[in-house]
Amino acid sequence: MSYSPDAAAPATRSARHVDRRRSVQDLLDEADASLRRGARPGATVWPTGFDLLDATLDGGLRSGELVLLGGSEGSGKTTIALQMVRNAVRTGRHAVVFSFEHEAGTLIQRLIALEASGLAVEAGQHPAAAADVHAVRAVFEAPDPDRRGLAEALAGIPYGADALAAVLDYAPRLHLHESTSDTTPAEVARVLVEVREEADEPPMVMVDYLQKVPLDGVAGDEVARVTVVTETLKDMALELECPVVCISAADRESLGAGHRMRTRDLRGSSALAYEADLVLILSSKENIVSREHLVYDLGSVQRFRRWAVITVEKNRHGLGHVELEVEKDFEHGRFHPQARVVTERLIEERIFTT
Ligand SMILES: Nc1ncnc2c1ncn2[C@@H]1O[C@H](COP(=O)(O)OP(=O)(O)OP(=O)(O)O)[C@@H](O)[C@H]1O
Repeated sequence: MSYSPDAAAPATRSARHVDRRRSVQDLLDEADASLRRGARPGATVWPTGFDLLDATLDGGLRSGELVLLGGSEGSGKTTIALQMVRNAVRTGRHAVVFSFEHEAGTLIQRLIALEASGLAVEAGQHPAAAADVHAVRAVFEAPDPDRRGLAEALAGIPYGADALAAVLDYAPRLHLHESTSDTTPAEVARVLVEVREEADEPPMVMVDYLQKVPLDGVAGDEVARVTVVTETLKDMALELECPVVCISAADRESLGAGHRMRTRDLRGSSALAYEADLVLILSSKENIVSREHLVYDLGSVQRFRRWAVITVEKNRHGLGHVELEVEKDFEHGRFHPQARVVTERLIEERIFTT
Protein backbone atom coordinates (compact mmCIF):
# COMPACT_ATOMS: atom_id res chain seq x y z
CA MET A 1 0.00 0.00 0.00
CA SER A 2 1.45 3.36 -0.91
CA TYR A 3 0.04 6.81 -0.38
CA SER A 4 1.43 9.90 -1.96
CA PRO A 5 0.89 13.27 -0.35
CA ASP A 6 -0.24 14.37 -3.80
CA ALA A 7 -3.21 12.09 -3.35
CA ALA A 8 -4.52 14.56 -0.80
CA ALA A 9 -5.48 16.79 -3.72
CA PRO A 10 -9.26 16.75 -3.87
CA ALA A 11 -9.50 16.12 -7.61
CA THR A 12 -8.03 12.61 -7.33
CA ARG A 13 -10.81 11.19 -5.14
CA SER A 14 -13.00 9.61 -7.78
CA ALA A 15 -10.05 8.47 -9.91
CA ARG A 16 -8.65 6.35 -7.07
CA HIS A 17 -11.99 4.65 -6.53
CA VAL A 18 -12.00 3.27 -10.11
CA ASP A 19 -8.76 1.39 -9.41
CA ARG A 20 -10.16 -0.08 -6.23
CA ARG A 21 -12.47 -2.63 -7.92
CA ARG A 22 -11.86 -6.19 -6.68
CA SER A 23 -13.93 -9.33 -7.17
CA VAL A 24 -15.40 -10.99 -4.09
CA GLN A 25 -13.47 -14.10 -5.15
CA ASP A 26 -10.18 -12.18 -4.91
CA LEU A 27 -11.13 -10.70 -1.56
CA LEU A 28 -12.11 -14.07 -0.09
CA ASP A 29 -8.91 -15.68 -1.41
CA GLU A 30 -6.92 -12.90 0.18
CA ALA A 31 -8.73 -13.30 3.53
CA ASP A 32 -8.11 -17.05 3.39
CA ALA A 33 -4.40 -16.53 2.63
CA SER A 34 -4.12 -14.02 5.49
CA LEU A 35 -5.61 -16.44 7.99
CA ARG A 36 -3.29 -19.21 6.77
CA ARG A 37 -0.31 -16.87 7.29
CA GLY A 38 -1.50 -16.19 10.83
CA ALA A 39 -2.41 -12.60 9.89
CA ARG A 40 -5.69 -10.80 10.44
CA PRO A 41 -7.85 -10.31 7.32
CA GLY A 42 -10.23 -7.78 8.93
CA ALA A 43 -9.63 -4.24 10.14
CA THR A 44 -7.28 -3.59 13.04
CA VAL A 45 -9.19 -2.57 16.20
CA TRP A 46 -7.95 0.22 18.46
CA PRO A 47 -9.57 0.11 21.91
CA THR A 48 -10.41 3.59 23.17
CA GLY A 49 -9.70 2.40 26.71
CA PHE A 50 -13.18 3.47 27.90
CA ASP A 51 -14.77 0.13 28.75
CA LEU A 52 -18.44 0.67 27.84
CA LEU A 53 -17.58 2.77 24.81
CA ASP A 54 -15.41 -0.08 23.53
CA ALA A 55 -18.26 -2.51 24.19
CA THR A 56 -20.59 -0.26 22.16
CA LEU A 57 -18.04 -0.10 19.35
CA ASP A 58 -17.40 -3.87 19.23
CA GLY A 59 -13.94 -3.42 20.66
CA GLY A 60 -12.99 0.11 19.66
CA LEU A 61 -12.03 2.23 16.66
CA ARG A 62 -11.10 0.59 13.37
CA SER A 63 -8.50 1.23 10.72
CA GLY A 64 -10.00 3.31 7.93
CA GLU A 65 -12.56 5.01 10.17
CA LEU A 66 -13.20 8.72 10.35
CA VAL A 67 -14.36 9.58 13.85
CA LEU A 68 -15.86 12.99 14.66
CA LEU A 69 -15.83 14.29 18.16
CA GLY A 70 -18.04 17.32 18.78
CA GLY A 71 -19.08 19.20 21.88
CA SER A 72 -19.35 22.64 23.36
CA GLU A 73 -16.34 24.70 24.39
CA GLY A 74 -14.51 23.21 27.34
CA SER A 75 -16.56 20.01 27.35
CA GLY A 76 -13.36 17.95 27.26
CA LYS A 77 -12.92 17.08 23.58
CA THR A 78 -9.13 17.45 23.59
CA THR A 79 -8.94 15.64 26.92
CA ILE A 80 -10.88 12.57 25.83
CA ALA A 81 -9.24 12.34 22.41
CA LEU A 82 -5.75 12.62 23.91
CA GLN A 83 -6.66 9.98 26.47
CA MET A 84 -7.81 7.62 23.69
CA VAL A 85 -4.51 8.22 21.90
CA ARG A 86 -2.60 7.60 25.13
CA ASN A 87 -4.54 4.37 25.68
CA ALA A 88 -3.61 3.23 22.17
CA VAL A 89 0.11 3.96 22.47
CA ARG A 90 0.21 2.31 25.88
CA THR A 91 -0.80 -0.95 24.21
CA GLY A 92 2.17 -0.68 21.83
CA ARG A 93 0.49 1.18 18.97
CA HIS A 94 1.75 4.38 17.34
CA ALA A 95 -0.12 7.68 17.12
CA VAL A 96 0.18 11.18 15.72
CA VAL A 97 -1.60 14.21 17.17
CA PHE A 98 -2.04 17.22 14.86
CA SER A 99 -2.65 20.02 17.32
CA PHE A 100 -3.78 23.37 15.97
CA GLU A 101 -5.03 24.27 19.45
CA HIS A 102 -2.44 23.42 22.07
CA GLU A 103 1.34 23.52 22.17
CA ALA A 104 3.12 20.21 22.52
CA GLY A 105 4.35 21.21 25.98
CA THR A 106 0.78 21.66 27.25
CA LEU A 107 -0.20 18.21 26.01
CA ILE A 108 2.87 16.62 27.63
CA GLN A 109 2.05 18.26 30.96
CA ARG A 110 -1.51 16.91 30.73
CA LEU A 111 -0.16 13.42 29.99
CA ILE A 112 2.12 13.47 33.03
CA ALA A 113 -0.76 14.59 35.29
CA LEU A 114 -3.00 11.92 33.76
CA GLU A 115 -0.43 9.21 34.55
CA ALA A 116 0.10 10.57 38.07
CA SER A 117 -3.64 10.39 38.74
CA GLY A 118 -3.90 6.83 37.38
CA LEU A 119 -0.95 5.74 39.52
CA ALA A 120 -2.55 7.19 42.65
CA VAL A 121 -5.76 5.25 41.93
CA GLU A 122 -3.74 2.06 41.34
CA ALA A 123 -2.11 2.61 44.73
CA GLY A 124 -5.56 2.74 46.32
CA GLN A 125 -5.55 6.52 46.79
CA HIS A 126 -7.90 9.23 45.62
CA PRO A 127 -6.76 10.90 42.35
CA ALA A 128 -6.42 14.15 44.30
CA ALA A 129 -3.38 12.61 46.02
CA ALA A 130 -1.48 12.93 42.73
CA ALA A 131 0.10 16.06 41.30
CA ASP A 132 -2.38 17.86 39.02
CA VAL A 133 -1.79 19.73 35.75
CA HIS A 134 -1.01 22.96 37.61
CA ALA A 135 1.68 21.26 39.71
CA VAL A 136 3.24 19.61 36.65
CA ARG A 137 3.20 22.88 34.74
CA ALA A 138 4.89 24.62 37.67
CA VAL A 139 7.77 22.13 37.47
CA PHE A 140 8.19 22.81 33.74
CA GLU A 141 8.06 26.57 34.28
CA ALA A 142 10.26 26.85 37.38
CA PRO A 143 13.95 27.64 37.02
CA ASP A 144 16.21 24.73 38.02
CA PRO A 145 19.36 26.36 39.43
CA ASP A 146 20.76 22.99 40.49
CA ARG A 147 20.28 21.58 36.98
CA ARG A 148 18.75 18.40 38.31
CA GLY A 149 16.90 17.55 35.13
CA LEU A 150 13.29 16.59 34.56
CA ALA A 151 13.09 13.29 36.45
CA GLU A 152 14.46 14.75 39.64
CA ALA A 153 12.40 17.91 39.36
CA LEU A 154 9.22 15.86 38.90
CA ALA A 155 10.20 13.64 41.84
CA GLY A 156 9.38 16.66 44.00
CA ILE A 157 5.63 16.37 43.30
CA PRO A 158 3.37 13.41 44.23
CA TYR A 159 3.69 10.54 41.72
CA GLY A 160 5.68 12.85 39.43
CA ALA A 161 8.68 10.59 38.87
CA ASP A 162 6.59 7.47 38.23
CA ALA A 163 4.26 9.43 35.96
CA LEU A 164 7.25 10.53 33.87
CA ALA A 165 8.42 6.90 33.68
CA ALA A 166 4.93 5.87 32.50
CA VAL A 167 4.98 8.51 29.74
CA LEU A 168 8.54 7.56 28.73
CA ASP A 169 7.31 4.03 28.20
CA TYR A 170 5.22 5.10 25.19
CA ALA A 171 6.93 8.40 24.35
CA PRO A 172 8.82 7.08 21.27
CA ARG A 173 5.54 5.92 19.71
CA LEU A 174 3.58 9.13 20.28
CA HIS A 175 4.21 12.02 17.90
CA LEU A 176 2.93 15.54 18.55
CA HIS A 177 2.68 17.87 15.55
CA GLU A 178 2.31 21.57 16.38
CA SER A 179 0.11 22.34 13.41
CA THR A 180 -0.18 25.77 11.83
CA SER A 181 -1.73 27.43 8.77
CA ASP A 182 0.88 25.48 6.73
CA THR A 183 -0.45 22.11 7.85
CA THR A 184 -2.54 21.35 4.78
CA PRO A 185 -4.03 17.88 4.13
CA ALA A 186 -0.99 17.17 1.91
CA GLU A 187 1.30 17.91 4.86
CA VAL A 188 -0.81 15.74 7.15
CA ALA A 189 -0.52 12.91 4.62
CA ARG A 190 3.25 13.41 4.31
CA VAL A 191 3.71 13.15 8.09
CA LEU A 192 1.48 10.08 8.30
CA VAL A 193 3.33 8.31 5.51
CA GLU A 194 6.61 9.08 7.29
CA VAL A 195 5.39 7.77 10.67
CA ARG A 196 3.80 4.73 9.05
CA GLU A 197 7.09 3.85 7.38
CA GLU A 198 9.14 4.38 10.55
CA ALA A 199 6.70 2.41 12.69
CA ASP A 200 6.00 -0.23 10.07
CA GLU A 201 2.31 -0.01 10.99
CA PRO A 202 -0.44 2.59 10.67
CA PRO A 203 -0.63 5.15 13.45
CA MET A 204 -3.82 6.34 15.16
CA VAL A 205 -4.43 9.95 14.16
CA MET A 206 -5.95 12.81 16.13
CA VAL A 207 -6.72 16.19 14.57
CA ASP A 208 -7.53 19.06 16.94
CA TYR A 209 -9.51 20.47 15.15
CA LEU A 210 -10.92 19.82 11.70
CA GLN A 211 -12.12 23.33 10.82
CA LYS A 212 -8.57 24.59 11.36
CA VAL A 213 -7.04 22.40 8.63
CA PRO A 214 -6.15 24.90 5.89
CA LEU A 215 -6.73 24.27 2.21
CA ASP A 216 -4.87 25.83 -0.69
CA GLY A 217 -6.61 26.34 -3.98
CA VAL A 218 -10.19 25.50 -2.96
CA ALA A 219 -12.50 28.30 -3.84
CA GLY A 220 -15.62 28.97 -1.86
CA ASP A 221 -16.80 29.39 1.67
CA GLU A 222 -16.25 27.37 4.80
CA VAL A 223 -18.80 24.75 3.71
CA ALA A 224 -16.78 24.02 0.57
CA ARG A 225 -13.51 23.87 2.51
CA VAL A 226 -14.85 21.67 5.30
CA THR A 227 -16.36 19.31 2.72
CA VAL A 228 -13.01 18.84 0.98
CA VAL A 229 -11.05 18.48 4.23
CA THR A 230 -13.53 15.91 5.57
CA GLU A 231 -13.49 13.87 2.36
CA THR A 232 -9.71 14.03 2.19
CA LEU A 233 -9.26 12.91 5.79
CA LYS A 234 -11.66 10.00 5.19
CA ASP A 235 -9.65 8.98 2.13
CA MET A 236 -6.47 9.19 4.16
CA ALA A 237 -7.95 6.96 6.86
CA LEU A 238 -8.82 4.36 4.20
CA GLU A 239 -5.58 4.57 2.24
CA LEU A 240 -3.29 4.52 5.24
CA GLU A 241 -5.50 2.15 7.25
CA CYS A 242 -5.54 4.43 10.30
CA PRO A 243 -8.40 5.52 12.51
CA VAL A 244 -8.61 9.32 12.22
CA VAL A 245 -10.21 11.06 15.20
CA CYS A 246 -11.16 14.64 14.37
CA ILE A 247 -12.36 17.13 16.89
CA SER A 248 -14.98 19.33 15.28
CA ALA A 249 -16.06 22.83 16.23
CA ALA A 250 -19.74 23.65 16.55
CA ASP A 251 -21.80 26.38 14.94
CA ARG A 252 -21.92 29.46 17.10
CA GLU A 253 -25.75 29.40 17.29
CA SER A 254 -25.69 25.88 18.73
CA LEU A 255 -23.57 27.07 21.63
CA GLY A 256 -26.36 29.36 22.80
CA ALA A 257 -28.57 28.76 25.78
CA GLY A 258 -31.22 26.06 25.71
CA HIS A 259 -29.67 23.85 23.06
CA ARG A 260 -28.35 20.30 23.23
CA MET A 261 -25.64 19.86 20.64
CA ARG A 262 -26.18 17.33 17.86
CA THR A 263 -24.26 16.20 14.77
CA ARG A 264 -26.14 18.74 12.66
CA ASP A 265 -24.60 21.50 14.80
CA LEU A 266 -21.03 20.67 13.75
CA ARG A 267 -19.62 23.63 11.90
CA GLY A 268 -19.32 23.75 8.15
CA SER A 269 -20.89 20.97 6.20
CA SER A 270 -23.29 18.07 5.94
CA ALA A 271 -20.26 16.13 4.60
CA LEU A 272 -19.17 15.81 8.22
CA ALA A 273 -22.11 13.57 9.02
CA TYR A 274 -22.02 11.67 5.71
CA GLU A 275 -18.30 10.87 5.72
CA ALA A 276 -17.95 10.03 9.39
CA ASP A 277 -18.16 6.40 10.48
CA LEU A 278 -18.62 7.39 14.07
CA VAL A 279 -19.88 10.63 15.63
CA LEU A 280 -19.43 11.22 19.35
CA ILE A 281 -20.87 14.32 21.02
CA LEU A 282 -19.57 15.30 24.43
CA SER A 283 -21.78 17.32 26.81
CA SER A 284 -21.55 18.30 30.42
CA LYS A 285 -24.31 16.37 32.13
CA GLU A 286 -25.90 19.27 34.04
CA ASN A 287 -26.64 20.99 30.72
CA ILE A 288 -28.61 18.14 29.17
CA VAL A 289 -30.29 16.28 31.99
CA SER A 290 -34.06 16.53 32.11
CA ARG A 291 -35.66 19.08 34.41
CA GLU A 292 -37.21 16.59 36.87
CA HIS A 293 -33.73 15.44 37.96
CA LEU A 294 -32.79 18.97 38.91
CA VAL A 295 -35.82 20.44 40.64
CA TYR A 296 -36.31 17.90 43.45
CA ASP A 297 -32.65 17.53 44.38
CA LEU A 298 -30.79 20.80 44.83
CA GLY A 299 -27.39 19.16 45.10
CA SER A 300 -27.82 17.36 41.81
CA VAL A 301 -26.47 20.19 39.63
CA GLN A 302 -23.12 20.03 41.43
CA ARG A 303 -23.09 16.25 41.12
CA PHE A 304 -24.02 16.24 37.42
CA ARG A 305 -21.36 18.87 36.74
CA ARG A 306 -18.70 16.24 37.54
CA TRP A 307 -19.94 14.04 34.68
CA ALA A 308 -19.78 14.26 30.92
CA VAL A 309 -22.19 12.47 28.62
CA ILE A 310 -20.79 10.83 25.49
CA THR A 311 -23.61 10.47 22.97
CA VAL A 312 -22.85 7.98 20.20
CA GLU A 313 -24.86 9.79 17.53
CA LYS A 314 -23.74 7.75 14.55
CA ASN A 315 -22.10 4.35 14.53
CA ARG A 316 -21.84 2.95 11.02
CA HIS A 317 -20.87 -0.51 12.24
CA GLY A 318 -23.08 -0.89 15.30
CA LEU A 319 -25.54 0.56 17.72
CA GLY A 320 -26.13 4.32 17.52
CA HIS A 321 -27.92 6.74 19.86
CA VAL A 322 -26.19 5.34 22.94
CA GLU A 323 -25.70 7.66 25.92
CA LEU A 324 -22.77 6.93 28.24
CA GLU A 325 -21.31 9.02 31.02
CA VAL A 326 -17.77 9.39 32.31
CA GLU A 327 -16.58 11.23 35.39
CA LYS A 328 -14.38 14.28 34.80
CA ASP A 329 -10.95 14.60 36.32
CA PHE A 330 -9.90 17.70 34.34
CA GLU A 331 -7.51 18.67 37.12
CA HIS A 332 -5.45 15.71 35.90
CA GLY A 333 -6.24 16.08 32.19
CA ARG A 334 -8.40 12.99 32.05
CA PHE A 335 -11.74 11.24 32.51
CA HIS A 336 -12.16 8.20 34.72
CA PRO A 337 -12.05 5.28 32.29
CA GLN A 338 -15.05 3.40 33.74
CA ALA A 339 -18.09 4.62 31.85
CA ARG A 340 -21.74 4.08 32.85
CA VAL A 341 -24.95 4.06 30.88
CA VAL A 342 -26.90 7.26 31.59
CA THR A 343 -29.98 6.38 33.60
CA GLU A 344 -31.53 9.83 33.86
CA ARG A 345 -33.72 11.18 31.11
CA LEU A 346 -31.84 13.62 28.90
CA ILE A 347 -33.37 16.49 27.03
CA GLU A 348 -33.33 17.40 23.38
CA GLU A 349 -33.01 21.10 24.16
CA ARG A 350 -31.22 22.53 27.18
CA ILE A 351 -33.54 23.98 29.79
CA PHE A 352 -31.27 25.68 32.33
CA THR A 353 -28.46 27.92 31.23
CA THR A 354 -26.41 28.09 34.43
N1 LIG B 1 -5.55 22.39 35.13
C1 LIG B 1 -6.85 22.30 35.02
N2 LIG B 1 -7.63 22.09 36.08
C2 LIG B 1 -8.96 22.00 35.97
N3 LIG B 1 -9.62 22.10 34.80
C3 LIG B 1 -8.89 22.30 33.70
C4 LIG B 1 -7.47 22.40 33.74
N4 LIG B 1 -7.03 22.61 32.47
C5 LIG B 1 -8.12 22.64 31.68
N5 LIG B 1 -9.22 22.48 32.42
C6 LIG B 1 -10.62 22.42 31.94
O1 LIG B 1 -10.79 21.18 31.35
C7 LIG B 1 -11.85 21.25 30.40
C8 LIG B 1 -11.56 20.41 29.21
O2 LIG B 1 -10.51 20.95 28.45
P1 LIG B 1 -10.34 20.52 26.92
O3 LIG B 1 -9.16 21.26 26.36
O4 LIG B 1 -10.34 19.04 26.83
O5 LIG B 1 -11.71 21.04 26.34
P2 LIG B 1 -12.19 21.16 24.83
O6 LIG B 1 -13.60 20.63 24.78
O7 LIG B 1 -11.20 20.57 23.91
O8 LIG B 1 -12.21 22.74 24.77
P3 LIG B 1 -12.16 23.80 23.56
O9 LIG B 1 -13.42 23.64 22.81
O10 LIG B 1 -12.09 25.10 24.31
O11 LIG B 1 -10.92 23.48 22.80
C9 LIG B 1 -12.06 22.73 30.10
O12 LIG B 1 -13.32 23.09 30.62
C10 LIG B 1 -10.93 23.43 30.84
O13 LIG B 1 -11.38 24.64 31.38
